[in-house]
Amino acid sequence: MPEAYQAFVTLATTDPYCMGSLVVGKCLRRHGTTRKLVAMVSPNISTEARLSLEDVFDEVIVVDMLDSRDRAHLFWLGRPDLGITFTKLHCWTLTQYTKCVFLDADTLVLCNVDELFDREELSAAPDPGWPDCFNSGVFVFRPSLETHSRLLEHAKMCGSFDGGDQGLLNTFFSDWAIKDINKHLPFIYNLSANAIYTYLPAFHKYGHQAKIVHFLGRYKPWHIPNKQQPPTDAPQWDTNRNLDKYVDQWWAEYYGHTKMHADEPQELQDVEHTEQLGMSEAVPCSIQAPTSWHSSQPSVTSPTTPHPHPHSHELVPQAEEREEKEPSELLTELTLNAPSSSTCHQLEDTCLKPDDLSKAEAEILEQSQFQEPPVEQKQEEVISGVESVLSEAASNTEVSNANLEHRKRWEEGRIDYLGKDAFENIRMKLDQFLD
Ligand SMILES: O=c1ccn([C@@H]2O[C@H](COP(=O)(O)OP(=O)(O)O[C@H]3O[C@H](CO)[C@@H](O)[C@H](O)[C@H]3O)[C@@H](O)[C@H]2O)c(=O)[nH]1
Ligand SMILES: [Mn+2]
Repeated sequence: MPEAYQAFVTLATTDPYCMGSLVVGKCLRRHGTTRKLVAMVSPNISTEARLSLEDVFDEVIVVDMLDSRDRAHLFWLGRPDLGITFTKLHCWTLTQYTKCVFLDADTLVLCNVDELFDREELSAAPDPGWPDCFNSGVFVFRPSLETHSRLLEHAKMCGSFDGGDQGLLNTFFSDWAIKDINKHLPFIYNLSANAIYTYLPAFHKYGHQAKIVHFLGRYKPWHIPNKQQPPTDAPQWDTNRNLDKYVDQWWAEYYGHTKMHADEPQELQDVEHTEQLGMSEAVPCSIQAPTSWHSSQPSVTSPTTPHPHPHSHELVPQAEEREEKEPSELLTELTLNAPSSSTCHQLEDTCLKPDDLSKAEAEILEQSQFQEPPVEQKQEEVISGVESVLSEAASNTEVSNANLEHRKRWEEGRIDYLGKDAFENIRMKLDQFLD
């Protein structure tokens, strides 16, 4: 099938996510993809954001926003914001292409990954949290209006077990886990950043083969404008040298200037990019595996809202004080060392409404708005959420201020591992509950 009919596709419904999409496009171009690049955007993104994407992508397509509004399931996921990811389903309408690879806006492509087009629908990598499910941050699919309608119908009838597209897609392509191993993409095509925490030895062994890194979770690279002097009142970013390398590379890509369109001869693009990056050779494919694990003190950062750069279409984070490092410096360092309307459709017929949430759940949701705990903390948070909800049901009283304060501290990462939050105490509470 001619390559002209194949495309990489990404999605952004907000300006910050546009920053991510921009990086996805820039990386793909820099690594010399021969496929088209498509960015799906919602009507609300700023003109500057759209223009910056148009510099890089072959097509910037405005799509309707689709929101599951399934707050109950999203609560369990710990990400009340992700109902909007149903918008992703519109990628099946891109029937001008015969085969596509979808990439979340929070992915970083480390080398040419055009070989993904050898795979069939629906190919994806395992989700690190539940490997019998695929992660929907990177997947191969075939656009089809019929599949699109069936997906929407499925969403309406069955909803999504996580409130986002991933739960929905996993129940739709339900034989993924067992039917065809060729549809299992190797994990290196969707290396979730949190896997660095959960299975570090494997990261040491195989991390250097990574082809696509996925910043899964609430904190994205664009939330980390200045790791060196983070504001003290912001949520925690658990620094990890391994992860930091990818974040630095993300910023280097973001600020890096790339010859944007594929119709230019490839050699020209390589030369220009190499010159701009101040490198004498093309950038190698992968980052070397880090040689040491370093568990550093957590630092704090604040999420930022981008605003347009006065002289270009590039979006620049609000905190201009981000450590100024030349893109060339960063990339060299890293590679050497390592159809539209503004309507928001809601598929709420079959979904739980906000009213279905108990007051305690609603409070927890409220408090967790901009806080992404580490994975293991998230699990405990869910347990604690259950605990709060159950205790409310039992006593029919308000969650106490002390509990709220405790929860707040927990969500901010100020966990009293040696005291109230010691594993023994959590186990005791669970035992009490289960008795
Ligand atoms: O406000 C938003 C939120 C998401 N997105 C897009 O949707 C993608 C998924 O959201 P993301 O924040 O990246 O989710 P993850 O942290 O990666 O969480 C997981 O869960 C999501 C919901 O099921 C899936 O979409 C993801 O692929 C899966 O990795 C993003 O990359 C964007 O492309 C937006 O455009 N605007
Ligand atoms: Mn993602």
